[in-house]
Amino acid sequence: SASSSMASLAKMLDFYSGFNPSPLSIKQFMDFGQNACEKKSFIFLRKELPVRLANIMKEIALLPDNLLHTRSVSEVSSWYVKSFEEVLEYEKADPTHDNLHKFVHHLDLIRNRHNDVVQTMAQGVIEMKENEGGTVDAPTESSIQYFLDRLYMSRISIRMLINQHTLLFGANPHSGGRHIGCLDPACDLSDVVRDAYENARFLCDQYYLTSPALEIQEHSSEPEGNLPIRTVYVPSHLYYMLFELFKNSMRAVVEHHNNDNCDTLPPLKVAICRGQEDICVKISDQGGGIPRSQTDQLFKYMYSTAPQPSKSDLHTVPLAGYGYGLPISRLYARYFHGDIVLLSCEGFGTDAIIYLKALSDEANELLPIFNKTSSKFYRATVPTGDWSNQSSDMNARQLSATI
Ligand SMILES: O=S(=O)(c1ccc(O)cc1O)N1Cc2ccccc2C1
Repeated sequence: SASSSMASLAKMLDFYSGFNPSPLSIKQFMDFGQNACEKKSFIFLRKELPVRLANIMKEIALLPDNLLHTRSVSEVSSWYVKSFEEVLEYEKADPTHDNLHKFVHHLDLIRNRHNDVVQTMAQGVIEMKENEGGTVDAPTESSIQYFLDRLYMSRISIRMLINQHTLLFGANPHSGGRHIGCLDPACDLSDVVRDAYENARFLCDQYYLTSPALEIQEHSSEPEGNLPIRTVYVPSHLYYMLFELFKNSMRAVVEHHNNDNCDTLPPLKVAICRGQEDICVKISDQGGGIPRSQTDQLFKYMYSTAPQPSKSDLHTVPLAGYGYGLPISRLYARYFHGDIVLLSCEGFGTDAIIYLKALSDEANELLPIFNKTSSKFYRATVPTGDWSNQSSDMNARQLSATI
Protein backbone atom coordinates (compact mmCIF):
# COMPACT_ATOMS: atom_id res chain seq x y z
CA SER A 1 0.00 0.00 0.00
CA ALA A 2 1.05 3.64 -0.32
CA SER A 3 1.47 4.05 3.44
CA SER A 4 3.68 0.95 3.71
CA SER A 5 5.85 2.12 0.80
CA MET A 6 6.10 5.55 2.50
CA ALA A 7 7.15 3.86 5.74
CA SER A 8 9.80 1.79 3.98
CA LEU A 9 11.02 4.90 2.11
CA ALA A 10 11.42 6.74 5.45
CA LYS A 11 13.29 3.73 6.85
CA MET A 12 15.61 3.53 3.82
CA LEU A 13 16.20 7.29 4.00
CA ASP A 14 17.15 7.04 7.66
CA PHE A 15 19.41 4.07 6.96
CA TYR A 16 21.34 5.55 4.00
CA SER A 17 21.49 9.10 5.40
CA GLY A 18 23.23 7.56 8.42
CA PHE A 19 26.31 7.00 6.26
CA ASN A 20 28.70 9.83 5.33
CA PRO A 21 29.32 10.24 1.59
CA SER A 22 32.78 8.94 0.53
CA PRO A 23 34.72 11.70 -1.30
CA LEU A 24 36.92 10.56 -4.20
CA SER A 25 40.00 12.47 -5.39
CA ILE A 26 40.76 13.20 -9.04
CA LYS A 27 43.67 10.77 -8.61
CA GLN A 28 41.26 8.02 -7.47
CA PHE A 29 38.93 8.72 -10.42
CA MET A 30 41.97 8.46 -12.73
CA ASP A 31 43.50 5.33 -11.15
CA PHE A 32 40.15 3.53 -11.15
CA GLY A 33 39.33 4.62 -14.69
CA GLN A 34 42.70 3.51 -16.12
CA ASN A 35 41.71 -0.17 -15.82
CA ALA A 36 38.07 0.20 -14.97
CA CYS A 37 36.06 -2.75 -13.70
CA GLU A 38 32.31 -2.38 -14.26
CA LYS A 39 31.39 -4.80 -11.48
CA LYS A 40 33.47 -2.89 -8.88
CA SER A 41 31.98 0.40 -10.06
CA PHE A 42 28.46 -1.05 -9.82
CA ILE A 43 29.10 -2.38 -6.28
CA PHE A 44 30.46 1.03 -5.20
CA LEU A 45 27.69 3.12 -6.83
CA ARG A 46 24.67 1.09 -5.68
CA LYS A 47 25.69 2.06 -2.14
CA GLU A 48 27.28 5.50 -2.68
CA LEU A 49 24.49 6.93 -4.85
CA PRO A 50 21.73 6.15 -2.28
CA VAL A 51 24.01 7.56 0.47
CA ARG A 52 24.50 10.86 -1.40
CA LEU A 53 20.83 11.04 -2.45
CA ALA A 54 19.58 10.29 1.09
CA ASN A 55 21.92 12.86 2.68
CA ILE A 56 20.58 15.69 0.53
CA MET A 57 16.96 14.45 0.69
CA LYS A 58 17.07 14.75 4.50
CA GLU A 59 18.12 18.39 4.04
CA ILE A 60 15.37 19.10 1.51
CA ALA A 61 12.93 17.99 4.24
CA LEU A 62 14.42 20.66 6.58
CA LEU A 63 13.78 23.56 4.20
CA PRO A 64 11.60 26.44 5.44
CA ASP A 65 7.98 25.33 4.89
CA ASN A 66 7.19 28.30 2.66
CA LEU A 67 9.84 27.04 0.22
CA LEU A 68 9.41 23.28 0.70
CA HIS A 69 5.68 23.41 -0.06
CA THR A 70 5.96 25.33 -3.33
CA ARG A 71 4.93 23.38 -6.44
CA SER A 72 8.46 23.57 -7.86
CA VAL A 73 10.30 22.34 -4.76
CA SER A 74 7.72 19.56 -4.30
CA GLU A 75 8.45 18.52 -7.90
CA VAL A 76 12.24 18.48 -7.33
CA SER A 77 11.69 16.50 -4.14
CA SER A 78 9.61 13.92 -6.07
CA TRP A 79 12.47 13.51 -8.59
CA TYR A 80 14.84 12.66 -5.73
CA VAL A 81 12.37 10.17 -4.23
CA LYS A 82 11.92 8.44 -7.61
CA SER A 83 15.68 8.27 -8.27
CA PHE A 84 16.40 7.02 -4.75
CA GLU A 85 13.86 4.20 -5.17
CA GLU A 86 15.20 3.34 -8.65
CA VAL A 87 18.79 2.93 -7.43
CA LEU A 88 17.60 0.84 -4.46
CA GLU A 89 16.23 -1.74 -6.89
CA TYR A 90 19.91 -2.76 -7.34
CA GLU A 91 20.67 -2.91 -3.59
CA LYS A 92 20.89 -6.71 -3.53
CA ALA A 93 20.97 -7.45 -7.28
CA ASP A 94 23.56 -9.86 -8.70
CA PRO A 95 26.14 -8.11 -10.92
CA THR A 96 25.08 -10.09 -14.01
CA HIS A 97 25.70 -8.63 -17.48
CA ASP A 98 21.98 -7.98 -17.79
CA ASN A 99 21.77 -6.11 -14.48
CA LEU A 100 24.96 -4.12 -15.21
CA HIS A 101 23.44 -3.12 -18.54
CA LYS A 102 20.12 -2.11 -16.93
CA PHE A 103 22.01 -0.17 -14.23
CA VAL A 104 23.75 2.01 -16.84
CA HIS A 105 20.37 2.66 -18.47
CA HIS A 106 18.80 3.66 -15.14
CA LEU A 107 21.71 6.04 -14.46
CA ASP A 108 20.94 7.77 -17.78
CA LEU A 109 17.26 8.06 -16.76
CA ILE A 110 18.22 9.54 -13.37
CA ARG A 111 20.65 12.07 -14.86
CA ASN A 112 18.01 13.23 -17.36
CA ARG A 113 15.25 13.38 -14.71
CA HIS A 114 17.36 15.90 -12.77
CA ASN A 115 18.42 18.05 -15.74
CA ASP A 116 16.24 21.01 -14.68
CA VAL A 117 16.83 21.03 -10.90
CA VAL A 118 18.57 24.45 -10.88
CA GLN A 119 15.91 26.28 -12.92
CA THR A 120 13.08 24.56 -11.03
CA MET A 121 14.56 25.51 -7.63
CA ALA A 122 14.98 29.11 -8.84
CA GLN A 123 11.29 29.06 -9.80
CA GLY A 124 10.51 27.74 -6.29
CA VAL A 125 12.38 30.67 -4.72
CA ILE A 126 10.37 33.11 -6.87
CA GLU A 127 7.09 31.35 -5.90
CA MET A 128 8.08 31.60 -2.22
CA LYS A 129 8.92 35.32 -2.54
CA GLU A 130 5.55 35.96 -4.19
CA ASN A 131 3.74 34.02 -1.46
CA GLU A 132 5.68 36.02 1.14
CA GLY A 133 4.70 39.32 -0.49
CA GLY A 134 8.09 39.97 -2.11
CA THR A 135 10.41 40.15 0.92
CA VAL A 136 12.25 37.35 2.70
CA ASP A 137 13.81 37.79 6.15
CA ALA A 138 17.58 37.42 6.65
CA PRO A 139 17.56 34.06 8.47
CA THR A 140 15.41 32.51 5.73
CA GLU A 141 17.66 33.97 3.02
CA SER A 142 20.81 32.64 4.71
CA SER A 143 19.36 29.16 5.20
CA ILE A 144 18.27 29.12 1.54
CA GLN A 145 21.78 30.21 0.49
CA TYR A 146 23.30 27.49 2.74
CA PHE A 147 20.90 24.85 1.39
CA LEU A 148 21.17 25.66 -2.32
CA ASP A 149 24.99 25.60 -2.14
CA ARG A 150 24.76 22.11 -0.61
CA LEU A 151 22.01 20.89 -2.95
CA TYR A 152 23.94 21.97 -6.08
CA MET A 153 27.27 20.65 -4.76
CA SER A 154 25.60 17.31 -4.02
CA ARG A 155 24.09 17.34 -7.52
CA ILE A 156 27.48 18.11 -9.14
CA SER A 157 29.00 15.15 -7.27
CA ILE A 158 26.20 12.69 -8.14
CA ARG A 159 26.34 13.69 -11.82
CA MET A 160 30.15 13.23 -11.74
CA LEU A 161 29.74 9.62 -10.47
CA ILE A 162 26.98 8.89 -13.01
CA ASN A 163 28.96 10.44 -15.91
CA GLN A 164 32.11 8.45 -15.07
CA HIS A 165 30.20 5.14 -14.95
CA THR A 166 28.11 5.75 -18.10
CA LEU A 167 31.10 7.07 -20.10
CA LEU A 168 33.36 4.18 -19.04
CA PHE A 169 30.79 1.38 -19.39
CA GLY A 170 27.98 2.87 -21.48
CA ALA A 171 26.96 2.38 -25.11
CA ASN A 172 29.76 4.24 -26.87
CA PRO A 173 32.87 3.78 -24.70
CA HIS A 174 35.41 6.38 -25.83
CA SER A 175 37.81 4.62 -28.15
CA GLY A 176 41.42 5.79 -28.45
CA GLY A 177 41.07 9.22 -26.76
CA ARG A 178 43.21 9.92 -23.71
CA HIS A 179 40.14 11.01 -21.66
CA ILE A 180 39.14 8.89 -18.63
CA GLY A 181 35.39 9.38 -18.53
CA CYS A 182 34.91 13.17 -18.32
CA LEU A 183 38.47 13.68 -16.99
CA ASP A 184 41.29 14.86 -19.26
CA PRO A 185 44.66 13.74 -17.82
CA ALA A 186 46.47 16.47 -19.76
CA CYS A 187 43.96 19.32 -19.97
CA ASP A 188 45.62 22.31 -21.68
CA LEU A 189 44.22 25.24 -19.70
CA SER A 190 44.93 27.87 -22.37
CA ASP A 191 42.93 25.81 -24.91
CA VAL A 192 39.87 25.86 -22.64
CA VAL A 193 40.40 29.59 -21.97
CA ARG A 194 40.41 30.32 -25.73
CA ASP A 195 37.41 28.09 -26.31
CA ALA A 196 35.32 29.80 -23.60
CA TYR A 197 36.50 33.26 -24.73
CA GLU A 198 35.56 32.66 -28.39
CA ASN A 199 32.05 31.47 -27.45
CA ALA A 200 31.44 34.34 -25.03
CA ARG A 201 32.84 36.76 -27.60
CA PHE A 202 30.41 35.45 -30.23
CA LEU A 203 27.45 36.30 -27.92
CA CYS A 204 29.02 39.66 -27.05
CA ASP A 205 29.48 40.60 -30.72
CA GLN A 206 25.88 39.57 -31.47
CA TYR A 207 24.45 41.71 -28.64
CA TYR A 208 26.87 44.66 -28.48
CA LEU A 209 28.41 44.53 -32.00
CA THR A 210 31.82 44.70 -30.31
CA SER A 211 33.93 42.76 -27.82
CA PRO A 212 37.25 43.15 -25.96
CA ALA A 213 40.35 41.30 -27.17
CA LEU A 214 42.06 38.54 -25.20
CA GLU A 215 45.66 38.40 -23.98
CA ILE A 216 46.95 35.21 -22.31
CA GLN A 217 50.16 34.88 -20.29
CA GLU A 218 51.37 31.61 -18.73
CA HIS A 219 53.71 31.42 -15.73
CA SER A 220 54.99 28.17 -14.24
CA SER A 221 57.00 28.17 -11.02
CA GLU A 222 58.04 24.54 -11.61
CA PRO A 223 61.85 24.20 -12.10
CA GLU A 224 61.40 22.83 -15.63
CA GLY A 225 58.44 25.23 -15.91
CA ASN A 226 57.26 23.55 -19.09
CA LEU A 227 54.48 25.35 -20.97
CA PRO A 228 51.67 25.09 -21.95
CA ILE A 229 50.37 24.46 -18.45
CA ARG A 230 48.40 21.19 -18.36
CA THR A 231 46.63 19.48 -15.45
CA VAL A 232 44.22 16.65 -14.72
CA TYR A 233 40.76 18.17 -14.60
CA VAL A 234 37.17 18.02 -15.90
CA PRO A 235 37.30 20.30 -18.98
CA SER A 236 33.51 20.81 -18.96
CA HIS A 237 33.66 22.17 -15.38
CA LEU A 238 36.54 24.52 -16.26
CA TYR A 239 34.74 25.62 -19.43
CA TYR A 240 31.54 26.43 -17.47
CA MET A 241 33.45 28.64 -15.02
CA LEU A 242 35.45 30.44 -17.71
CA PHE A 243 32.44 31.01 -19.98
CA GLU A 244 30.53 32.60 -17.07
CA LEU A 245 33.42 34.85 -16.07
CA PHE A 246 34.10 35.93 -19.67
CA LYS A 247 30.42 36.87 -20.14
CA ASN A 248 30.53 39.05 -17.01
CA SER A 249 33.82 40.71 -17.98
CA MET A 250 32.80 41.37 -21.57
CA ARG A 251 29.49 42.92 -20.49
CA ALA A 252 31.32 45.08 -17.95
CA VAL A 253 33.95 46.30 -20.42
CA VAL A 254 31.50 47.06 -23.23
CA GLU A 255 28.96 48.80 -20.97
CA HIS A 256 31.60 50.73 -19.05
CA HIS A 257 33.20 52.01 -22.26
CA ASN A 258 30.08 52.56 -24.34
CA ASN A 259 29.88 56.17 -23.14
CA ASP A 260 33.46 57.20 -23.91
CA ASN A 261 34.27 57.94 -27.54
CA CYS A 262 37.49 55.92 -27.97
CA ASP A 263 36.43 52.83 -29.88
CA THR A 264 39.14 50.46 -28.74
CA LEU A 265 38.11 48.48 -25.70
CA PRO A 266 40.73 47.55 -23.10
CA PRO A 267 41.60 43.86 -23.57
CA LEU A 268 40.78 41.07 -21.12
CA LYS A 269 44.07 39.84 -19.61
CA VAL A 270 44.28 36.20 -18.55
CA ALA A 271 47.14 34.88 -16.43
CA ILE A 272 47.53 31.10 -16.10
CA CYS A 273 49.89 30.33 -13.21
CA ARG A 274 51.16 27.00 -11.94
CA GLY A 275 52.55 26.91 -8.39
CA GLN A 276 53.45 24.05 -6.09
CA GLU A 277 49.98 23.92 -4.47
CA ASP A 278 47.69 26.03 -6.70
CA ILE A 279 47.01 26.46 -10.38
CA CYS A 280 45.31 29.84 -11.00
CA VAL A 281 43.46 31.28 -13.95
CA LYS A 282 43.02 35.03 -13.41
CA ILE A 283 40.76 37.12 -15.71
CA SER A 284 41.42 40.86 -15.37
CA ASP A 285 38.96 43.30 -16.92
CA GLN A 286 38.79 47.09 -17.00
CA GLY A 287 35.01 47.09 -16.82
CA GLY A 288 34.68 49.70 -14.09
CA GLY A 289 34.27 47.20 -11.26
CA ILE A 290 31.72 47.39 -8.45
CA PRO A 291 31.89 48.55 -4.80
CA ARG A 292 33.44 46.03 -2.39
CA SER A 293 30.15 46.01 -0.45
CA GLN A 294 28.38 44.51 -3.45
CA THR A 295 30.77 41.69 -4.40
CA ASP A 296 29.33 39.08 -2.05
CA GLN A 297 25.85 39.86 -3.43
CA LEU A 298 26.98 38.38 -6.74
CA PHE A 299 27.19 34.91 -5.16
CA LYS A 300 23.68 35.13 -3.63
CA TYR A 301 20.94 32.95 -5.10
CA MET A 302 18.23 35.24 -3.76
CA TYR A 303 19.89 38.31 -5.25
CA SER A 304 20.18 36.73 -8.68
CA THR A 305 16.58 35.44 -8.51
CA ALA A 306 15.35 39.02 -8.41
CA PRO A 307 11.98 39.13 -10.21
CA GLN A 308 12.96 39.57 -13.86
CA PRO A 309 14.19 43.18 -13.98
CA SER A 310 12.82 45.33 -16.78
CA LYS A 311 15.12 45.66 -19.81
CA SER A 312 16.27 49.10 -18.57
CA ASP A 313 17.28 47.69 -15.15
CA LEU A 314 19.48 45.07 -16.82
CA HIS A 315 21.81 47.90 -17.83
CA THR A 316 21.58 50.10 -14.74
CA VAL A 317 22.03 47.38 -12.10
CA PRO A 318 25.25 45.52 -12.96
CA LEU A 319 24.68 41.76 -13.13
CA ALA A 320 20.98 42.10 -12.25
CA GLY A 321 19.09 39.06 -13.49
CA TYR A 322 22.44 37.44 -13.92
CA GLY A 323 21.15 33.99 -13.06
CA TYR A 324 23.07 31.52 -10.99
CA GLY A 325 26.24 31.50 -13.08
CA LEU A 326 28.62 32.83 -10.44
CA PRO A 327 27.41 30.84 -7.40
CA ILE A 328 27.34 27.60 -9.46
CA SER A 329 30.76 28.36 -10.99
CA ARG A 330 32.19 28.78 -7.49
CA LEU A 331 30.69 25.39 -6.53
CA TYR A 332 32.42 23.74 -9.53
CA ALA A 333 35.74 25.24 -8.38
CA ARG A 334 35.15 24.26 -4.73
CA TYR A 335 33.99 20.73 -5.72
CA PHE A 336 37.63 19.63 -6.12
CA HIS A 337 38.88 21.91 -3.29
CA GLY A 338 39.56 24.93 -5.46
CA ASP A 339 37.71 28.28 -5.34
CA ILE A 340 36.64 31.37 -7.29
CA VAL A 341 37.42 34.81 -5.84
CA LEU A 342 36.29 38.19 -7.19
CA LEU A 343 38.50 41.21 -6.43
CA SER A 344 36.94 44.41 -7.70
CA CYS A 345 38.44 47.92 -7.80
CA GLU A 346 35.45 50.22 -8.13
CA GLY A 347 35.89 52.67 -10.97
CA PHE A 348 38.54 50.55 -12.67
CA GLY A 349 37.74 46.86 -13.08
CA THR A 350 37.56 43.37 -11.63
CA ASP A 351 39.94 40.42 -11.27
CA ALA A 352 38.26 37.00 -11.17
CA ILE A 353 40.55 34.19 -10.03
CA ILE A 354 39.82 30.47 -10.47
CA TYR A 355 41.98 28.44 -8.04
CA LEU A 356 42.55 24.73 -8.79
CA LYS A 357 44.58 22.18 -6.84
CA ALA A 358 47.93 21.56 -8.58
CA LEU A 359 48.13 17.99 -7.22
CA SER A 360 45.42 15.47 -8.17
CA ASP A 361 45.69 13.63 -4.85
CA GLU A 362 44.77 16.88 -3.08
CA ALA A 363 41.82 17.49 -5.43
CA ASN A 364 39.25 15.65 -3.28
CA GLU A 365 35.53 15.97 -3.79
CA LEU A 366 34.03 18.45 -1.28
CA LEU A 367 30.69 16.88 -0.25
CA PRO A 368 27.89 18.15 2.03
CA ILE A 369 27.19 15.82 4.97
CA PHE A 370 23.73 15.65 6.59
CA ASN A 371 24.22 15.53 10.35
CA LYS A 372 23.28 17.33 13.60
CA THR A 373 25.54 20.26 12.66
CA SER A 374 23.93 20.87 9.29
CA SER A 375 20.38 20.39 10.58
CA LYS A 376 21.09 22.83 13.43
CA PHE A 377 21.90 25.46 10.80
CA TYR A 378 18.29 25.43 9.63
CA ARG A 379 17.10 26.51 13.05
CA ALA A 380 19.91 29.01 13.48
CA THR A 381 19.11 32.28 15.22
CA VAL A 382 20.58 35.39 13.68
CA PRO A 383 24.08 35.66 15.29
CA THR A 384 24.41 38.79 17.47
CA GLY A 385 27.15 41.12 16.23
CA ASP A 386 30.56 40.67 17.83
CA TRP A 387 32.36 43.52 15.96
CA SER A 388 31.49 47.22 16.33
CA ASN A 389 30.01 48.59 13.13
CA GLN A 390 29.14 52.29 13.47
CA SER A 391 30.19 54.77 16.13
CA SER A 392 27.41 55.35 18.65
CA ASP A 393 26.73 59.08 18.33
CA MET A 394 26.63 59.55 22.12
CA ASN A 395 30.24 58.35 22.51
CA ALA A 396 31.28 60.35 19.45
CA ARG A 397 29.61 63.48 20.91
CA GLN A 398 31.27 62.94 24.29
CA LEU A 399 34.61 62.46 22.50
CA SER A 400 34.26 65.64 20.43
CA ALA A 401 33.05 67.50 23.55
CA THR A 402 36.25 66.59 25.43
CA ILE A 403 38.62 67.46 22.52
O1 LIG B 1 30.67 43.32 -11.10
S1 LIG B 1 31.69 43.43 -12.12
O2 LIG B 1 32.84 44.25 -11.75
C1 LIG B 1 32.23 41.84 -12.51
C2 LIG B 1 31.74 40.76 -11.79
C3 LIG B 1 32.16 39.48 -12.10
C4 LIG B 1 33.07 39.28 -13.11
O3 LIG B 1 33.46 38.02 -13.40
C5 LIG B 1 33.59 40.36 -13.83
C6 LIG B 1 33.15 41.65 -13.51
O4 LIG B 1 33.61 42.74 -14.19
N1 LIG B 1 31.02 44.09 -13.45
C7 LIG B 1 29.95 43.32 -14.12
C8 LIG B 1 29.15 44.35 -14.85
C9 LIG B 1 28.09 44.20 -15.75
C10 LIG B 1 27.50 45.32 -16.33
C11 LIG B 1 27.97 46.57 -16.02
C12 LIG B 1 29.04 46.71 -15.12
C13 LIG B 1 29.61 45.58 -14.55
C14 LIG B 1 30.76 45.47 -13.54
